[in-house]
Amino acid sequence: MQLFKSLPASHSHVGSAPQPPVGGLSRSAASPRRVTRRDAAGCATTTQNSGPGHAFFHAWAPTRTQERLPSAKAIRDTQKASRNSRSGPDADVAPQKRASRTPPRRTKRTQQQQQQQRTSGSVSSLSPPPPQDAPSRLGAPVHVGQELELECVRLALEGKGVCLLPPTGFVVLVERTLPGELVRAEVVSVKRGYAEARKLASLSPHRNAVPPPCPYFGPCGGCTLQSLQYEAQLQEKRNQVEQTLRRVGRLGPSLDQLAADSATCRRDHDDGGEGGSRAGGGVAATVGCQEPFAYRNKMMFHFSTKRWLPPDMIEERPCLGLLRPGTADVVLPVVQHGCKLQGSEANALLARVEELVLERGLLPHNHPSGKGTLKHVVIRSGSGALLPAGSAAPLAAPELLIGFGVTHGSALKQLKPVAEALGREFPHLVGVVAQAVAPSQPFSRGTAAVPPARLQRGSRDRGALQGDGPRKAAAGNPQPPPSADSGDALGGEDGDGGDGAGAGPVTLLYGTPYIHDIVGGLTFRISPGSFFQTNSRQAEVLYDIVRRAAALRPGAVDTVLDLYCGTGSIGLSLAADCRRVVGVEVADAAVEDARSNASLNGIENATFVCADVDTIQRNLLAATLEPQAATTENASAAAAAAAEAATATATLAVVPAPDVVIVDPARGGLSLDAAAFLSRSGARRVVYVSCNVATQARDLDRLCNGSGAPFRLVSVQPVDMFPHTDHVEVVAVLERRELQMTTATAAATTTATASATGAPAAAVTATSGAVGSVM
Ligand SMILES: C[S@@+](CC[C@H](N)C(=O)[O-])C[C@H]1O[C@@H](n2cnc3c(N)ncnc32)[C@H](O)[C@@H]1O
Repeated sequence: MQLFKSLPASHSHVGSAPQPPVGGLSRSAASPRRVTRRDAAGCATTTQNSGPGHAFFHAWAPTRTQERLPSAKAIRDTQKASRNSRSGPDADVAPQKRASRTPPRRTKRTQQQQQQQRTSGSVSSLSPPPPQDAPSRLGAPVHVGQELELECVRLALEGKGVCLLPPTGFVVLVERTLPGELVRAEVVSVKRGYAEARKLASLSPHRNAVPPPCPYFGPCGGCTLQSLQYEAQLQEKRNQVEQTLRRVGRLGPSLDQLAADSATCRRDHDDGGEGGSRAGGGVAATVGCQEPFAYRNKMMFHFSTKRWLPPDMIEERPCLGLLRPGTADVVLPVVQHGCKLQGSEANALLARVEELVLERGLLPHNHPSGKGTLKHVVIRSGSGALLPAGSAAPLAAPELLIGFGVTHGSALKQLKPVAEALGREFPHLVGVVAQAVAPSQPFSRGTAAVPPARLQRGSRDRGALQGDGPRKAAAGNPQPPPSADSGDALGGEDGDGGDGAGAGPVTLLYGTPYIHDIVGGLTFRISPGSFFQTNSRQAEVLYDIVRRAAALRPGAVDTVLDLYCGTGSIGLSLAADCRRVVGVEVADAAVEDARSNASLNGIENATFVCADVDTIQRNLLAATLEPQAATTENASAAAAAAAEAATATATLAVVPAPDVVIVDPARGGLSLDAAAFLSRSGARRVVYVSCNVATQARDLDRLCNGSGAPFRLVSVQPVDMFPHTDHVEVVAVLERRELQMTTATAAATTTATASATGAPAAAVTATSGAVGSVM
């Protein structure tokens, strides 16, 4: 392996940031044992650490003289914030006006801090106010570089701590800060209504703080909550969900009603039957994982020639690891200790992949030189297929699948012997595939040909090999490119379909191009291009909650629509309890898997349709309208549109009028069209599963609030699918307000009309509009 000269950050692209003072010896207040000496170039040279784990990485503790690299993640978060001006950097970040209404909590202070306060004359500003001539950006009460002493009052989505600056309650977001923690922080950016700061020291840690077991905690943006005791993580996630639904979804009155109902129910029964105990505010307590480590069945790692040695050194050396938060091509090498979120065999495989590819002279793709072909590798694992009783090997055996992303087809020939060698060494490795991806995609930000409207919906690309595979062209490319923080580096939990933009076909290098996993006693085949819940054990818990939430009528009489169905896992797990399941999914590979999964499990009442749910209402509606071409000025465009609508309509012809709809969209949530479909579908119940409570809150606001709103909120159940990260899954249940208009009357009328006109039943429901649309 070729070793290149280590360069200080100032010699790398990242090093364009302000450089730290020379020769600093700094002691982290967050962890007094962690000491880093710095040489004249600002590089970390020696490190001492008596704590567990890798000494170098534990040296990563922000100090005044360290961490001068720009927080690109902060910049990205801020960009996100400006895309969603309603909700700030995430839905939970209130603008100053709103925050100032919340009185800051009083903080216990040490004598020293009180002395500091008396001498500085300010409660929370440790550095002097900006000079008279400094531009006061956006009228904010803070300026970049200012040091503040702050108390975190809650977590924002994406895991940053929300601190309210006295006396106005101006919002300052501080990364890696937990509620109740008192920190010293330096302002790194000032935006309209809030600022972002980086933590310099923890003055009084969270009372439930625990030593993070992972040596990469901190630099790796993946497990922002790992330093918080697990039970406290669950509590924080519940609080986040509640706050977001109240602030963004304007669902305070509904949640208050749920809390009151729940209190009444608790007096009579245990739980009320609508999803777990409520922790006082209408949102149920988060359902946690039994095993909060080694739970991921899929992770993406990136190849790069820029190896990041935190805090601020970049080494020019090929390696495999997790993208540095906020960057597109700087990698944190994690091969040595592996990732605690995936299993030990997957970690061993990861290490061997790095060794083998580099031994054989395959190099990471380098942008912009264009040299090298390796972009990323995705490791998927599953528990195997349940074989029929009586077969030679009735027990399922674990399965592993590797997917390489390469920038040039020439790499495939070189990867084949690597794949075969891996197959020989790892008996559970069932397949190795590769796919050509465009050099600038999906890693470089903002380069994808993405329609702006779709970008604003907030979904994120994961790339086909990450399991969010090729989509129908009609769906467009809905994702901005990824980042390296939490979900991005870990990949796929957001459930975006991905589009494989710029991606070629999947090439099989070894074995079979899919794996099997078992959830709830059903076997699922999963192709590289298909989404599958990344925590299989907890998926079983999630699907059980969905089953109870669907409240299907006894006798298997209901028709269930499973929108955004992926490999059909939710619909198939409900199939035994209903008359019919129809799943709709945009990724071809996932639809093929879903059909195969139905037959693998002997399920005959499930159908799967490859279609774009985001335009479902429009296309169903088109089924009942006269062709518009003759009356339209641009006849050819109209004809093309009519042809497209006809195709979509034909595809959707099997979509029935549902009794219950399950929606499990990607992070962007529901399109207006999909929400309109729900409103008009006649379904008596909607179970909305979401991995992004901010967009879910927006959609629930549309569906439940206002005079014509068709649904009322029945329950909200957070489920922790991603322990230690700031992600949370939420199952919200909606019930149609005018229940008398559902199955008994509306569906009967719809079916009768449909059979009379020959139109799809749902289209008739759509046009008959049993309940007025709120759009
Ligand atoms: C969060 S996953 C849910 C998958 C499935 N319900 C499960 O539990 O495994 C979201 C799914 O929606 C699909 N998807 C994304 N956009 C879509 C669209 N516009 N129309 C239909 N499906 C879409 C993705 O391909 C992905 O399979």
